[in-house]
Amino acid sequence: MEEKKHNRLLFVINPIAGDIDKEELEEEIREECSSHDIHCEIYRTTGEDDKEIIRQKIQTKEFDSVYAVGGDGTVNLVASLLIHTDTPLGIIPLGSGNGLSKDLIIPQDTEEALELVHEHVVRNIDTITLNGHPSIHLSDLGFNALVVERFCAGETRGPGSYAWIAMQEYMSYEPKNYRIETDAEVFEGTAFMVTIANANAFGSNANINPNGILNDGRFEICLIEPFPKAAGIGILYKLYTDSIDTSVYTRRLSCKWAKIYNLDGEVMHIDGEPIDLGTEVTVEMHPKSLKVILPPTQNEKEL
Ligand SMILES: Nc1ncnc2c1ncn2[C@@H]1O[C@H](COP(=O)(O)OP(=O)(O)OP(=O)(O)O)[C@@H](O)[C@H]1O
Repeated sequence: MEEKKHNRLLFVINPIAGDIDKEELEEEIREECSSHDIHCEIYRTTGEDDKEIIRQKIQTKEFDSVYAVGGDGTVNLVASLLIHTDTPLGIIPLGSGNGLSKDLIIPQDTEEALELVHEHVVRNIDTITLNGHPSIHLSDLGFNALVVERFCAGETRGPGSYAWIAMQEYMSYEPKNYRIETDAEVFEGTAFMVTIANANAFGSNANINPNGILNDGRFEICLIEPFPKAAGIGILYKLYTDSIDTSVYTRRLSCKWAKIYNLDGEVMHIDGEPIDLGTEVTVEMHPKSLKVILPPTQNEKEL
């Protein structure tokens, strides 16, 4: 059990994440904190210069913990400022998918997640960087990255629009060419998608890396290799039943370091945010580099 009480909290709220109105929650946070003598500051993201503004807040005021209120993009934004510091990251999941919070078994109910302010444990998890950009959850190149790109460019958020875009793109998507060098092996060939996994499942609950452990000092590169379109349903079933590693169309490279040659210049994303990293992507592991706030029941469990 974490003994130190957190009395000075920063909440970074993304007002558009998950297409959910957060004004009531803001009120709740203020009331909850003031009734327990906790100083809290709320910063609402604007989508512009947020990182610099939050960085300055973190540097000038000594917060005991910083809560990301939104989806995986908001979590990534806040986490990237807390890596290699003593300040833990809290998550109030309010995005479209909330993948990392689900992998960490953080309550998906907002009020329950807010209870972590009072009672929690702090654990260290690994993070990885892609050409220096932190990834805490899942990043990928290929089909899913294309869907993420279209989703982010669209007007509507939420899981429904993600599924709709995926269905539209699926039939015409052609696998792309990659060369992947890791500390243990080399892969060269085509893939439907290449996921660089620090964690396990996408926010949609599709589990691309069922055996991944968030604090083992390793990450996985999960490949879905080319498959006949008719096999798509079977792959989807395996993704949603934690059994994707049993598919003949998948391959998993477990590593501490990797270089990915994105030979066709395919699109990619980091934790759900599209990014262009060029044709060579170096992936590095930073073991136990981020402190996270978890429910007290998570004290003994394997992450
Ligand atoms: N006020 C704002 N207006 C418009 N965009 C914003 C604003 N604040 C943050 N953003 C953008 O929101 C994105 C991050 O959203 P986030 O990932 O947290 O939610 P989500 O996409 O709904 O959920 P998930 O990632 O779980 O699917 C970033 O691209 C960021 O630039």
